[in-house]
Amino acid sequence: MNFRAAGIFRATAMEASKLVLRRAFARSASSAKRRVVILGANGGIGQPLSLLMKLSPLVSDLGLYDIVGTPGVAADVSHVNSRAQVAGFAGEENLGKCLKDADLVIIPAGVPRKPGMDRDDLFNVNAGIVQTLCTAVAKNCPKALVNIISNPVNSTVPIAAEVFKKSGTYDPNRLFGVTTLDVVRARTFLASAKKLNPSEVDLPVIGGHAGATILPLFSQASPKVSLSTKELDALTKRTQDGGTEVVKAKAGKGSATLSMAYAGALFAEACLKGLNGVNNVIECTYVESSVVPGLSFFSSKVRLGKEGVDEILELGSLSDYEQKGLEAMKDELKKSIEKGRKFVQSGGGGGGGKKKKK
Ligand SMILES: NC(=O)c1ccc[n+]([C@@H]2O[C@H](COP(=O)([O-])OP(=O)(O)OC[C@H]3O[C@@H](n4cnc5c(N)ncnc54)[C@H](O)[C@@H]3O)[C@@H](O)[C@H]2O)c1
Ligand SMILES: O=C(O)C[C@H](O)C(=O)O
Repeated sequence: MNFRAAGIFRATAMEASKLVLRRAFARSASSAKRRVVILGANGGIGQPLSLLMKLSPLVSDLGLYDIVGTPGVAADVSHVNSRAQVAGFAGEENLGKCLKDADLVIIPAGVPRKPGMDRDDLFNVNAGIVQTLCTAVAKNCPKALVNIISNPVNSTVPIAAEVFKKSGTYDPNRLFGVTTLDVVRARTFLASAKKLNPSEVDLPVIGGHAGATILPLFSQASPKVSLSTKELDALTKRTQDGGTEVVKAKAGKGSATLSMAYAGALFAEACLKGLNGVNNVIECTYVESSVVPGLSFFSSKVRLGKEGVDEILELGSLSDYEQKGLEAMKDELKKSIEKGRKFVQSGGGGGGGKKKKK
């Protein structure tokens, strides 16, 4: 073998061994034992989300809880021939059992909007539900990562934080508001406007998860796009009103469930990859944050790791349009955070939610 051939052989052997190592790591990361629990598993989001988590190779145990109907959902989903073992738990007396040993708890429990309502109109019912469920999380699986889907997310995440503080278990790195649907929508709408492949488009969406607090950063989109002010305005508004678009189309039968289950599964898998030690897992999510002074919770790009939040990334440069959007959301977001905090600090509601017949 001449020197050149020997060099190529060495380089090829090194690449091959790196590939073997990467594959072995990916195998061990996906074969790690991970228990995922869904609270509200019988709902419009809960059912398809249960199916998607059952299909995930990252999940070894799936616990499904709701106040009613979960044995049926669990029996149904359990017949899918994938790795996760499924068990259903119904009724408050079984909540603790369901949560035991959870690595990740996903909470889509609570009432959805009807046409004409804001997300904040759900506060009175959902605040108590989230408080009750997080109290049980603190007691039964205080180290689990918690993904909050229940609206109004801008307030329910601060509610969860206060509940965990009260019980002495709060770790800001383990609590997340799920804002992935805003990112999913912004990608889809931009791809459709610019005739791009939706699965190849990415951009951050920052702020919170309600109206003007949802701020897509089209200036940071990949691939780079050039948008007229009219296009930018239309895309921003459509992303901010995406939830309302679905609520109107469903005409009284609830809000986004299927796209939300997809977005919830994407975010849950990102959390599991982080826990499993996969490098550079980055998602936008609403967490305790100091990236924007005065807003103690904020959604922006976060690197996920073995303990939850590994690093909250800088916002990067914003266009003048986006800077104005950021200023415009501040008052509303601040009030929603305070409302959530005060709910728990002043004694909360303690509501468990009404039983729903299915
Ligand atoms: N974060 C987001 O992007 C996003 C997107 C869509 C919907 N949502 C919110 O998700 C929530 C659920 O929406 P949905 O369409 O699935 O509603 P749904 O009414 O279809 O389902 C909610 C489920 O929660 C259950 N539930 C009520 N109280 C409970 C309790 N104490 N413990 C356990 N389960 C309980 C109900 O029995 C029901 O099965 C709503 O608040 C909605 O606004 C958030
Ligand atoms: O709009 C809603 O009420 C549900 C959810 O927050 C959404 O964005 O679809």
